Amino acid sequence: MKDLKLAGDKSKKSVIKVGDVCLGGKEIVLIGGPCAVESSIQMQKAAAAVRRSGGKILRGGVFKPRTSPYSFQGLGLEGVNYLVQAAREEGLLCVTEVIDLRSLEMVVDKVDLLQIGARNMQNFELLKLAGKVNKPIILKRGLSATIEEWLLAAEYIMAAGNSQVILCERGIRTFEPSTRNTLDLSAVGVAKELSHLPVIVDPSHAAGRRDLIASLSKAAVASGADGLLIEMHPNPEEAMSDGPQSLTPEQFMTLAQDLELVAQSVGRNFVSREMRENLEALRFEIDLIDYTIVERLSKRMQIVSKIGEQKRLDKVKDVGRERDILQRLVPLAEELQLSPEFVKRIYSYVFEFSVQSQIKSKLTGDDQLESLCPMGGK
Ligand SMILES: C=C(O[C@@H]1C=C(C(=O)O)C=C[C@H]1O)C(=O)O
Repeated sequence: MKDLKLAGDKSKKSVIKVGDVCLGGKEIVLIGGPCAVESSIQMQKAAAAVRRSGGKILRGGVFKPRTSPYSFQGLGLEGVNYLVQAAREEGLLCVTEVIDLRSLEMVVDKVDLLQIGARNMQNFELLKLAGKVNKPIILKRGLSATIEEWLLAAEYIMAAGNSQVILCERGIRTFEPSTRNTLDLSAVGVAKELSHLPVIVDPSHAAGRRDLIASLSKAAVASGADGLLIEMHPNPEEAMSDGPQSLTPEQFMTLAQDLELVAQSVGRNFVSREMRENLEALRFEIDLIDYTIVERLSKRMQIVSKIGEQKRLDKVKDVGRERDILQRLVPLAEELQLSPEFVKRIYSYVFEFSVQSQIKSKLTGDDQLESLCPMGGK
């Protein structure tokens, strides 16, 4: 795409640093909070749940571009103050949506990131204004925007001077009525292929229903998203907007714990803080490591068996090769502060088992194996 001069620069990968949070790095960044800021106490409760879940950024809308003119339009400046205060008290960053010059000017020096919503993705004057500020911009994909149009919207912001753009997939309009929008997870990979910008996912606006948020969030992380923007309300039943798609704080925290596991399984980091401290969390980590150990051992045994096919029965055991392997692994163990004795013992068993299995596959029937191999090999 020739017009993606800045957003499509393949020579880089943008990691956007805000405070001590990096978007686009190894860590999955969790952003949570209500659709609309309603009160100080509501924001305090939301911020506490975000922090306890390992989230880094508190969200909350104060200028709401609502579908109906009669819906709640947001608290404006009063709401920004609730948002900022709650975030600061919990050590979080905060983000809010801007809709025009006036709203941008009102919040730009107060919040840490700005959001441009789906309905304004092609509000080119607003994009140019966002290009003039020194704050990261979360740019949501428009309801019916192609990925190219979305990236060109990012290009507008960048061409105007602000390179700190974070793309946010939030579902697109399709013929399917069972969800509010259709979450386009392939957009994560495509946007990452075409640009160097971080890509996050908002499953809440995509689904429009609370029951799908957890699975979509996990899928988003698995598909390569750099972060999640999730709606959470201390009391969704009484939310002034988007209640049906908002998680409760408890649901949000449970999801965060699951995300830790998904993130690790795709080579990313996410630390749900409460989890880190308890026994269950540590056991989760061990479970993951064990899974990898067994998976790699299985792969190793497949190779051992291929090697076995190339050998004569009386030449299966190769003491020299076993010694070479240990000569590499013992210093590695020392370097990693792992007992060399532990490694030697494990490998003596690995070698023994490998040799046995090679012999076993060369023979027909276990009786012959028993006579050649004292350990049995069953
Ligand atoms: C796989 C082989 O066969 C045996 C098993 C080994 C292993 O498990 O690494 C090493 C040497 C042999 O005793 C081999 O020769 O490489």
